[in-house]
Amino acid sequence: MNLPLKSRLLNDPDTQELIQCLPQIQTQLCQSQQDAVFLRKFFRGRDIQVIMKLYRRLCLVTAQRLRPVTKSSVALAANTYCVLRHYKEQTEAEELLNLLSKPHMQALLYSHDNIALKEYEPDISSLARTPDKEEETIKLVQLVKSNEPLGITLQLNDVTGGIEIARILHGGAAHRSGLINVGDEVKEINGITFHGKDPKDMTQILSELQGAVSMKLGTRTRLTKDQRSSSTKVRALFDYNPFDDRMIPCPHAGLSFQKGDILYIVSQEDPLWWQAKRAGETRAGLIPARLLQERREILKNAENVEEESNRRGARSISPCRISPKSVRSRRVRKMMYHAVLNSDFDLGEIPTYEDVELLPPNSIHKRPLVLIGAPKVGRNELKRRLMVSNPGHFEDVVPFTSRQKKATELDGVEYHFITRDEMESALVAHRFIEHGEFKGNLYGTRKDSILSVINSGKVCVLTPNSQALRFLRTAEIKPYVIYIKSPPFQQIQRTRQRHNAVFVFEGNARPFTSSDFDDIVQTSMKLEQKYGHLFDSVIINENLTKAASELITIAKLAETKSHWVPVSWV
Ligand SMILES: Nc1ncnc2c1ncn2[C@@H]1O[C@H](COP(=O)(O)OP(=O)(O)OP(=O)(O)O)[C@@H](O)[C@H]1O
Repeated sequence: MNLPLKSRLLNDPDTQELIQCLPQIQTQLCQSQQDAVFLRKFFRGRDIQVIMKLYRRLCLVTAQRLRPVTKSSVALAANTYCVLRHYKEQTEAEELLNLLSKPHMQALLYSHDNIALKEYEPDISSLARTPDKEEETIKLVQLVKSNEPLGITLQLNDVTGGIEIARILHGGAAHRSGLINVGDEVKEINGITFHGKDPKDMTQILSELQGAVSMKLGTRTRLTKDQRSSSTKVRALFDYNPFDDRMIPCPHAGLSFQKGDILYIVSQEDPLWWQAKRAGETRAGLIPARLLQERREILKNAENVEEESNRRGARSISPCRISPKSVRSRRVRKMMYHAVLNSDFDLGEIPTYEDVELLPPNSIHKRPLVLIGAPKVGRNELKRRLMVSNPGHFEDVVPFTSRQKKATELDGVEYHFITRDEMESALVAHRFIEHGEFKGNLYGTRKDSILSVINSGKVCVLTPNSQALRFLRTAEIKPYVIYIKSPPFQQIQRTRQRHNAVFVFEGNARPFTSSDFDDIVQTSMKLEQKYGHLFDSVIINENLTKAASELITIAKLAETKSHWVPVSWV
C-alpha cells in the first residue's frame, strides 16, 4: 500500500500481463525491431497504465451498481442550512451548520450532484498531469498585442508548479493566432519567467503588455480537447456583471450582460464557465454556465425563503396595522383576476438562459400582441387606440363568464355567457389561459378564442394578467409580449390628472388618488423584476399620444420582422 505511485502503477496486473505477452505479439505482428521497442515503451508508459487502472476501477464500480440517494444534495444542504439557523443555540445544530458552511463540504456535495446527474466527462488527464520530460516540446510564439487583451486565462498546475493556459477566449488575439492551446505551460513571456509564480500576478503582467509579445510555451504530448464550438444562442434571463462575481477566474475575461440580451455560446468546454459573445462581436468572454447559475439561484432562493418566513413571523406579532376598511378594499381588488403578484407562480423555474432561435415573420400565423402591465397603467386605452389605427386588422378576444346576462348586454359582445358547470368543466380541461372569481361568478379567457383569432388571419391583441404569460408562451400561440411600463410617480400623476383620467371599478368611476399612482408604480417595478426577461418590447406610458404611436410601430415590427423566440417555437 505504501509503494510510490510509479511502482504501484507498474504493478498493475493487467498491464503486466500485456507486457509479458509482448514478445509473442511481436513475432506475429511487428515488422521491425523499432515497432517492438515502441510498443514496449508504450505499454510501460505512465498514461496507458493509468488508463488500465482507471478502467479496472470503473468495472468494479459499475459491477457494484451504486445509486445516489439524491441528485440535489446541494439544494438539500442549503435547505438544511436555512432550517438549522433557527436552532443555532443547540450544539449539534451549530456543529452541522459549521460543517455545511465549509467550502470543502460544499465542493464535495457539488461534485456528488455532478456525478449523480452524470454531468461529467471522463477526463483522466489530471491523473497523468506531469508530461514526461523528454516528451515535452517547447514552442516559441510571437504575437502583436494592441489594446485588446490576449484572451487567455491562467491557472497553476499544482503538480508541476507551472502556470498553464486555462482557457482561450474565442475570437481573442490568442485564439486567432491558432498557435496556443489550453494546457500549454507558459515558460516565459518577453523574458519574464512564469514558473512558480502566482497566476494572478502574471495575469496582471499580461494585461500590461503592449506591442510584440514573445511567448515560450511548453506543450503537452497528450492531446488537449479542442474547444467545442457550438452555435447555441441563448437569451439571458438575469443581469450579470463579472466584476461583482467573486467566483469568476478573471473578471477582465468576463462578459457583462443584461436580462433579455441575446448571447452566442461559443464554448461549453468548461462545465462552470461558458464562453459567449454578442452578435457581430468577434471576441468572447466568460459567463457562468447554466449549471453554475442554477446552483447559485437555488442557494439564493433558499435564503430568500428564509428571509420571507422571518418577515412573516415578524408581521404576525404586530397584527391590525392595517385598518379593517383598507383590508376589505384590497381584498375586493385582488379577487378580480388581475394584479395577483403571487410568488408561488414561478416556483420551480430557475431563470438562467433560454435557448432561442430567430422566428421569421409569417403572414398565416400573425403573432398575438400581449400587453402586460400594472392594473390601470393604461393597457386598455392603448389597445383601443391601436385597434382604431387599423380597423379590421386587429381583434381582441371576448371573455367567458358564468354571471347572468344583463338586459343591456349581448351574448358574444361583452362576454360569452355560459353556465357555471360549463365554465368549471372547461377549467378542469385547462382551456383557460386566465380565470378568476368575482362576487360568486367565474370569468376567464379561453385559449381557443385566441387560436380562432389567429386562424382568422388577424392580429389578436390581449391584455391578460402577467401570470397568464406562462400559458400563453407556447409554440402554438407564439405571443409577442409588450410591457406597458409606468412612468415615475410625478409623471404618472401629472399626465393622468391633466387627462382627467378615471379609475373605473365595477362600473363605478372616480378620480385617481396618490395611493393609486403609488400602487401602479410599485406594481410596475415588481412586474418588470419578475417577468422582464419575457418582454419583447417596452413602452413607457407617459404621454398617451406618443405611447400609442410607439405601440403602432412595435405592432408593425412584430408582424414584419424576425424575432428571437424560444427554440421550440421554430
Ligand atoms: N398616458 C396616459 N395619460 C393620461 N391618461 C391615461 C394614460 N394612459 C391611460 N390613461 C387613462 O387612465 C385610465 C386607466 O387606463 P386603462 O383603463 O387603459 O387602464 P388598464 O391598464 O387597462 O387598467 P385595467 O388593467 O385595470 O383594466 C383611463 O382613464 C385612461 O384613459
